[in-house]
Amino acid sequence: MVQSAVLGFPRMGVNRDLKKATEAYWGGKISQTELLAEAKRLRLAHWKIQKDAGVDIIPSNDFALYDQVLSHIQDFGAVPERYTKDGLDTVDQYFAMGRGHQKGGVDVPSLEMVKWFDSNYHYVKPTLQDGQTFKLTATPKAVAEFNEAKEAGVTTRPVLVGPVSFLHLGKADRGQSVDPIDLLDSLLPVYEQLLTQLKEAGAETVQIDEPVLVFDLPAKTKAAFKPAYEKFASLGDKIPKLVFTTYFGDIVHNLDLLPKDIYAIHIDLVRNPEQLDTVLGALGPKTVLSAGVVDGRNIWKTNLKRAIETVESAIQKLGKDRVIVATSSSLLHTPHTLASEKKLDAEIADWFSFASEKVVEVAIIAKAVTEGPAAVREQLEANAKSIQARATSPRTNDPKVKERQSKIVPADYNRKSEFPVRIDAQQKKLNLPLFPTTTIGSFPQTKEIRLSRNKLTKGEITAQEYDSFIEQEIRDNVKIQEELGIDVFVHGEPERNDMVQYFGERLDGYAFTTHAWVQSYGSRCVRPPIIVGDISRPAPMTVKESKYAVSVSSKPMKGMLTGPVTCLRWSFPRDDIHQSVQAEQLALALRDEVVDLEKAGVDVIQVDEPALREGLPLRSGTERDAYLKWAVNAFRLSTTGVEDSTQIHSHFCYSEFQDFFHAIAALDADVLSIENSKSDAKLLSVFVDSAYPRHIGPGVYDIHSPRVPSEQEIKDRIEEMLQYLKPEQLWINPDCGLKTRQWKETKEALANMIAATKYFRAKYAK
Ligand SMILES: CN1c2c(nc(N)[nH]c2=O)NC[C@@H]1CNc1ccc(C(=O)N[C@@H](CCC(=O)N[C@@H](CCC(=O)N[C@@H](CCC(=O)O)C(=O)O)C(=O)O)C(=O)O)cc1
Ligand SMILES: N[C@@H](CCS)C(=O)O
Ligand SMILES: [Zn+2]
Repeated sequence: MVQSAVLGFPRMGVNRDLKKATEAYWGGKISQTELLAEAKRLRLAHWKIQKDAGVDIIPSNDFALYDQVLSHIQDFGAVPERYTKDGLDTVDQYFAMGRGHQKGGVDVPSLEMVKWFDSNYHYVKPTLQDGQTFKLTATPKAVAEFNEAKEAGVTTRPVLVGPVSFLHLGKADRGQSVDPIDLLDSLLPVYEQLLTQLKEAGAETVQIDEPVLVFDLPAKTKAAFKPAYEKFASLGDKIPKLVFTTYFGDIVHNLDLLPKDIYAIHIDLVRNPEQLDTVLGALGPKTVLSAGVVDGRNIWKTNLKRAIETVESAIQKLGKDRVIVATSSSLLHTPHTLASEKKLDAEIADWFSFASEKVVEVAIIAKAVTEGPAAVREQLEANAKSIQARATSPRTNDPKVKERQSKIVPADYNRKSEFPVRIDAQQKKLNLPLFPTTTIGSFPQTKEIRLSRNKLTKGEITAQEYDSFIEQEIRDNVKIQEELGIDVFVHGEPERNDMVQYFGERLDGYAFTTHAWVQSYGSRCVRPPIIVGDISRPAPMTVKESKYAVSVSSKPMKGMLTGPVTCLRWSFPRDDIHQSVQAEQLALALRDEVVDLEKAGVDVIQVDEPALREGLPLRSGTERDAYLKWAVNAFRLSTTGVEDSTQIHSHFCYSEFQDFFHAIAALDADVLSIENSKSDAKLLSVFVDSAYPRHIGPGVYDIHSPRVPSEQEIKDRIEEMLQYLKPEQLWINPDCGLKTRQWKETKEALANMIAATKYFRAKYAK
């Protein structure tokens, strides 16, 4: 019998229930007991969905109140001392690491959060000390959740992040020099204990995630697999059978690192179907293959016929008992259920499958290959019909868009002049002081703003009423910036529900949803719009608000757009045409918007590309070069239609920019703002080494946490930056937009930022 397996289920709940509960807990509106009860309710509900769908292998410990890696940090006793010293209880300590804590005399910033592989999900980085020791908590979450499911009548397969991935994805704490992978020997006993406890609790198998295997790994990390998995093999029946799980890439380049005596290997056959034969050839004589054929990263209905063919080819080689049908990765990256989408056009909705539908697909495929296609004939016929309908639908094709793409010429990728000429023209117009201050675009998205937008959607207020509300917000934002003394203003993006969804809703070729939320980090969710066809701009998207902001502002006003690559990556992209084609279509639409903003008197335009880095193929090599070429071209195509005197900014919010620095430089943006406050300032040396000529604003404070940075902290940060950057290139700004913050802390933080800037202005004026 071929079993079906799910690698992880989204945890937010059908109505973002977990988000609401955690935020209510943080706001003091519900107790910890109530929060934990809600979390349990969600876990039980999600196991039931999978059980009812007929899934054989259902995951546990895929749940987390904030982030699954953070849960491991806590359970392994790898909590830095700054979070333990104040005696916070376990739950508050956990949240303190995730989002910082500034209450009751405790003041501690969060741990660093970075992108999970090439997804839009963020994980908390294990942050390790020299001489780090590990100690398994008395009540490991994996064991507790296994028992909880068992009590509910579901025997699950617990999910653990494997030891090599846990360490490889970690880093040394600030001021520490440990190479995390050197800690393997200290960490393995914790895994041994945990796996033993899981076995004692009744777990037959454990999904042990080692996704770092898809990277090009340093020799030391590679060398860690053997001792780790030999150790586990030596434990024999004392621990559950292990499913060594990889996803988001192929593992062909690391086949020699696969554990020899492992029970099963999981591979992602959606992302890299071509790896199947090679991996089959490399499996041990008894090893089971878990074939990831249902996409955990996108929302398209699975082509069941094709998936069945793939699984059949594995069965031919291994036999039915050595193949598992699975999702390609955790379904964390997909929305909860299509059933909530009441407003989607029926033709298009028939093309989609969200998490609750994907678990059914996995079960159908397993049944088809176990019992034969006749057992699921009806489902296969319906599936074939909708796959065919999408493939032939005129709604995916716009000849006018294709014609415009065919007319792009090389000059369309270049500004009129080089940077030195441009910056002179810009400075004449903008007249900015040394160390210009700005913010990244969004100001707090208050409850009032969200409610007002909600009323507009429900028809409880008119579009005109909504527009006047937004204008009032913009006027308030301008006033606040005037009072603070900021140099380049923003309108604050109050009209935007999200920096990608907002554009998706205004572009042809997109479908958008009402409930299809996906966790981005912690309690924060996004509703990625879906690219269903060729993209074009039927009308200006941001000009009205920016033009209004210019009209009420005493200082230069930055127009704010989301770049083509970020629009693409944070949407659910099409899987029927190459992403470069979709990016180019987005770029042409944005180019028109940039030119329209310029015509409307907006002299500074920021085109955000925070997703440029996460789109980088996970392995170096030709694929990366090809990606960077089309991604950089898309940005340039969207920004180069303006005059020299219009200043183009771009923004990146993550810190690991060194490995694609040349691409950032190739964007030819006049000013870059980059998230940097939680990283070592010496990373900025890449700007020095390459004699980067243009302007840069490395973030001076973290925006993910409500914590207010002191003036002194910001001064220290600027001082560090000035060791690497020339005063005349340095801009002062936060790490990223302020939409998730409250006004009180925003004003205090920005006031400290301005005070720190004034200090340096005075210092350098001498
Ligand atoms: C910069 N980041 C972004 C990423 N991806 C994006 N697509 N967008 C991003 O901005 N990836 C990397 C980072 C991740 N960071 C964030 C930061 C903040 C959020 C966030 O705040 N998400 C919001 C949802 C935003 C949204 O769509 N809001 C809508 C709907 C608001 C809503 O919930 N309305 C209520 C009714 C009103 C109420 O009671 O409050 C409802 O519908 O029930 C809007 O403003 O209209 C979040 O709340 O999680 C995400 C990623
Ligand atoms: N302009 C956006 C960028 C976020 S990455 C904002 O400020 O929220
Ligand atoms: Zn950002």
